[in-house]
Amino acid sequence: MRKKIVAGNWKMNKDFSGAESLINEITEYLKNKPSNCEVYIAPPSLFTAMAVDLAKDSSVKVFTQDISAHESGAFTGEISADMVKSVGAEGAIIGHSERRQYHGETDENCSRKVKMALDKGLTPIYCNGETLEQRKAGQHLEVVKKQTEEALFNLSADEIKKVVIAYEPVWAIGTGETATPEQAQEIHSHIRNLIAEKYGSEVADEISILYGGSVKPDNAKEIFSQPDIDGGLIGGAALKSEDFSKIIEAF
Ligand SMILES: O=C[C@H](O)COP(=O)(O)O
Repeated sequence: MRKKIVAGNWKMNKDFSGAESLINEITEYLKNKPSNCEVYIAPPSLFTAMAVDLAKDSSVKVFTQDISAHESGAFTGEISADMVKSVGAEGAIIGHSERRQYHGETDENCSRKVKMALDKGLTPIYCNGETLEQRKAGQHLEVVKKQTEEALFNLSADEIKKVVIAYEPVWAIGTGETATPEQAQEIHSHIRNLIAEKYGSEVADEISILYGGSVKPDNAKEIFSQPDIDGGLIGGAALKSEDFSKIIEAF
């Protein structure tokens, strides 16, 4: 049975005390109202250790927003999978479209990062999704196929089962424009079919595929009710505990 997940990607938001307050609010909420899904948060990496510490008595799992493809060494500004693991975090988001757009992340690089995460015992949340131009040109299925195959299909069946995939159409991120539940479901089922063709349906059925792109308290339930949508990767609405908790309650 695959996991239901609500994950918050804080992106480059919050200072130390803002991060502290938000984590405390989320853990307090979950103490009073246990969730029907897994709850992950990905604060800026500077706050990872603090987040792990504050969340230690709760069900919240802490992720980073990226890791290096390299093990260690002269890579200024990077954080390694070992570092992430050593502070007690659960995993890392990999290949978010903002990292593809602004930091030159490629499928090939993502593939190395996903493998690195798995080798170090971290859970990768691998993001894919098409741009508006690609959707308008009818290329969305092909784009997501390539992103999925190139970053993940070098993995063994046992490895890919440990990956969480997040489909995030770039045109829906932070724009207030959400993919319709049907549009999202089409891609989620496409991704699951691709995995089933390569690894078999038993493996494909075990992989959680999240939707990301303007998920809000008022649309989460409908999106999450689609058969191949196993939760959400939430940006803006993860920055307010009231909104984030309402999204958690959508399960
Ligand atoms: O990682 C999260 C996604 O980029 C979605 O962001 P958003 O909920 O602000 O649209």
